[in-house]
Amino acid sequence: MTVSIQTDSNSSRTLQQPDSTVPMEAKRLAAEKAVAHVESGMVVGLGTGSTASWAIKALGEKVRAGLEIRAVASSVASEQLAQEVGIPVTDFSAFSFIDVTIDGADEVDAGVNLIKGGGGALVREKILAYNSRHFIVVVDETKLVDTLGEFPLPVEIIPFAAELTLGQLSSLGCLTSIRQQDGKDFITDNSNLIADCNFPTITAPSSLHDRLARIPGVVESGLFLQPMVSRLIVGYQDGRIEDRLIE
Ligand SMILES: O=C[C@H](O)[C@H](O)[C@H](O)COP(=O)(O)O
Repeated sequence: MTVSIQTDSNSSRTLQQPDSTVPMEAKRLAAEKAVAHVESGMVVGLGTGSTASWAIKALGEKVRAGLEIRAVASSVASEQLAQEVGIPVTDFSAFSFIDVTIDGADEVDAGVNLIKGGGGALVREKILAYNSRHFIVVVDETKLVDTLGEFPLPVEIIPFAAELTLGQLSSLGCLTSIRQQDGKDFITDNSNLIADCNFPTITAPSSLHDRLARIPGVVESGLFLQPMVSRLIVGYQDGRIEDRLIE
C-alpha cells in the first residue's frame, strides 16, 4: 500500500507503507527474537504494522503451544490479527500495567528516539509503550538513521479546525498534509486525522515534542523519545540480528 503525500509546495512524495519494498525477512527475524522475551503470565502489548504483525503471529504460535498470556492491542487491525491467531485479548480494566510491549518503528536514531505512526496507530501505540515495564522495538536495518526526519513525522490531530492546526504545525518549519487513503482522508481508530509533517531534519526531537504538545488540536505526535525503549532488536538483510538492551 502506498500513500501519496501532497505537501503545501505542491510537490509530492510517497511513504513506503508496510508490505511494499521493505525487507520482510529481516523484520520477521527481529520480531521472532522479540517474542522470545515473552513469558507465561505476562500482559503483552501488541504493536501495529508489518513488523508487529510478525510478532503477533509468532506469539500466536507460542500460545497455541501452551504459552499463557493476556494481550492488549494498539489498533483494531492488531486486535483482529491477535484473535485470528488465538491470542487472548483482554480489557484494559483487567490489569494495572503491561509487562512488555513489542512494536515496530519508522525511524530509530542514534539515541534510540523513534518516529512512529506510518500506519496511523501512534496514539494507542504510545499509550501502550508508556504503560509498559518493557518496550521492545523491532525494526529492520533500513529504519536506522543518524538523525530523525527523513520519514515525515505523523501527528494525530482532531478534525475540528484541522486547517488551523495544520497552519500551526507548518509554522514549526515543516511541510504538512493530511494523510490520504483511497482518495479520502485517512481516519484513525480514534476517529481523528493524521497530519504528516515533513521537516528538513529533526535535530532537537525533545524540543519539537514540547512545541507540538502545546498546539491545541494535536492529540499526539509520532515522536517516541528516550527513556521509552528498553530493548532494540534490529534484523539485517544478511540474517544477523542485533538484540540490544537500552540502559
Ligand atoms: O502506526 C504504525 C506504527 O507506528 C508502525 O509500528 C510503524 O509504522 C512501522 O511499521 P512497519 O513495521 O510496517 O514498518
